Amino acid sequence: MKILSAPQIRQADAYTIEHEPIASIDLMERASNAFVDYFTRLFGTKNKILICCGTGNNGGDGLAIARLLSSMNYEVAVLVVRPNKEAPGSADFEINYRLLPGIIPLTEINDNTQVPEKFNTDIIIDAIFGSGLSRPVEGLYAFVIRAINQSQAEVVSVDIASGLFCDTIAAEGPIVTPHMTISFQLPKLAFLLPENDPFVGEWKVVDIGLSSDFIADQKSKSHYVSSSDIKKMLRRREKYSHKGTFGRALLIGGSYGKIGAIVLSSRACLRSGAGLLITHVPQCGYEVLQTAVPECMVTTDASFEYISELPTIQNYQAIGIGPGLGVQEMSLKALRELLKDVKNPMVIDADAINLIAQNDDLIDLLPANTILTPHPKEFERLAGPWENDLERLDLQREFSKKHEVLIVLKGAHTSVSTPEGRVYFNSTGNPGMATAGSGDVLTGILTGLLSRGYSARKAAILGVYMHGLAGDLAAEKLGEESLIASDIIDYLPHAFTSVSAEKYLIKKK
Ligand SMILES: NC(=O)C1=CN([C@@H]2O[C@H](COP(=O)(O)OP(=O)(O)OC[C@H]3O[C@@H](n4cnc5c(N)ncnc54)[C@H](O)[C@@H]3O)[C@@H](O)[C@H]2O)[C@@H](O)CC1
Ligand SMILES: [K+]
Repeated sequence: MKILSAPQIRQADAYTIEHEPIASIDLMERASNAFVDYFTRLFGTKNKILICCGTGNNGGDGLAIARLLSSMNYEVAVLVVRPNKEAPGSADFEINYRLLPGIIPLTEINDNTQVPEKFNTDIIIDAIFGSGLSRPVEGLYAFVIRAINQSQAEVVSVDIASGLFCDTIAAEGPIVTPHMTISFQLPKLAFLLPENDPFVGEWKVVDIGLSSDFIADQKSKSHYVSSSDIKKMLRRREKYSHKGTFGRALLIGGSYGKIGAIVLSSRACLRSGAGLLITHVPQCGYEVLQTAVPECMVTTDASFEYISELPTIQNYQAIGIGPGLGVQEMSLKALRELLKDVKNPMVIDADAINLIAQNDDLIDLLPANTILTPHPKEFERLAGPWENDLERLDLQREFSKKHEVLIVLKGAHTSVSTPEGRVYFNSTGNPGMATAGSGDVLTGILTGLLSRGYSARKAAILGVYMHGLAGDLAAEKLGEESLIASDIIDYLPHAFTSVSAEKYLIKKK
């Protein structure tokens, strides 16, 4: 799914109106119906609803939503915020204003003194500003937004919280802090920037039938990975294959007290389709690995406690290094040797990233299309500090372009940046996955997928998605609180089968 900018969204609206063709008032009705359809699945008719409307098209949606909900026996009241009494609203706002049934209580606010401290109702639908916001909110609008935020009601924003810009971090001035945003057609970049979280809440995108041809033609540097994208990517395991065809993977890592990390990576790698896995560990890890992961072969380092040398690296389709590695001088030496020699697709994680951050010469040794999987602190060590999430995103894009690598920046909506400067935001995962070892599991998955012959870009997007989906399936059964990294591995098979089952069902039709 592409993420379009506010001007592109406006153009998509206009293109759809002209080419479908559909009257703009009918498109507004379609959008409002899509909102109501989802809203009514969540909230019953017992709730008292206040719909706060501006006088643009977002407010027009609000009025249409009021009419639709009222016809379904919801108790709704409408509040129109109009600082200038004489100023007309947008054409479609005015049409919906005239269509508002008399039974719906309607209040118009023109002055700060008319704004209560807070609104007393069960639910507030926020339809003051949408994608047309062009400057930070002030004056009367600011008073109303404060009153919305003061209220005890559940707040649901139409399209985007009023006061929040679609394409950037939160501006100065008050912004609605909704529990939920029901947004039209495509996710907005603002939803994916962690510091905007209070101004987004849970969010859901509903289809309003904007032109798919127009959207397909738009250039966008940011994408949101949906399950249908993943279905297209996932490959069937060929019938005439043996463990050699599926790729040989090599994992390097572990140190005294951190062998668990490489155990987790190894198990996840095998669960992600690698045909053959060799894991190279310091001697202290030998028995642990052989016992915990009987399916993998183990080679041991000359050192008992740390990785100090390279195993043979030829004949592997993928190499993953880093989990549990430590930052010893001897491990640095082994990493440098690896980077000098390596021709294979690679995943670099954890302490291997820290070593690269501490030793500038290593960055230039990274082969093109290497996947690095930092969490934000590791990325900061690698690329330097940032002021806000938007700057961080630019930094990530630039780093990928400059060094021709993929950065998998871990967090809610993990973002994958590519050497072309594109960013793919993940749509799976939950807070329960913020737990020790979760990253080691991801490294194993990515290495496994690379060894299966997926390109670095596909492996990164698919691997991050599957990791999150396995975590979601695990959390469904076990809850987020108790989730541990091993659970993610245990649910990986369910994640793969759930996607491929749907995929092949579709193919059969
Ligand atoms: N036909 C269409 O174009 C469709 C539009 N839709 C709705 O329309 C919304 C966009 O509507 P609009 O473009 O009319 O814009 P908004 O309704 O978001 O804002 C209305 C107007 O307020 C003014 N404004 C911006 N920032 C302000 C500020 N800080 N203080 C005071 N005034 C400010 C601008 O002139 C803006 O056009 C979408 O978010 C969506 O809800 C949907 O109905 C789908 C179809
Ligand atoms: K809104």
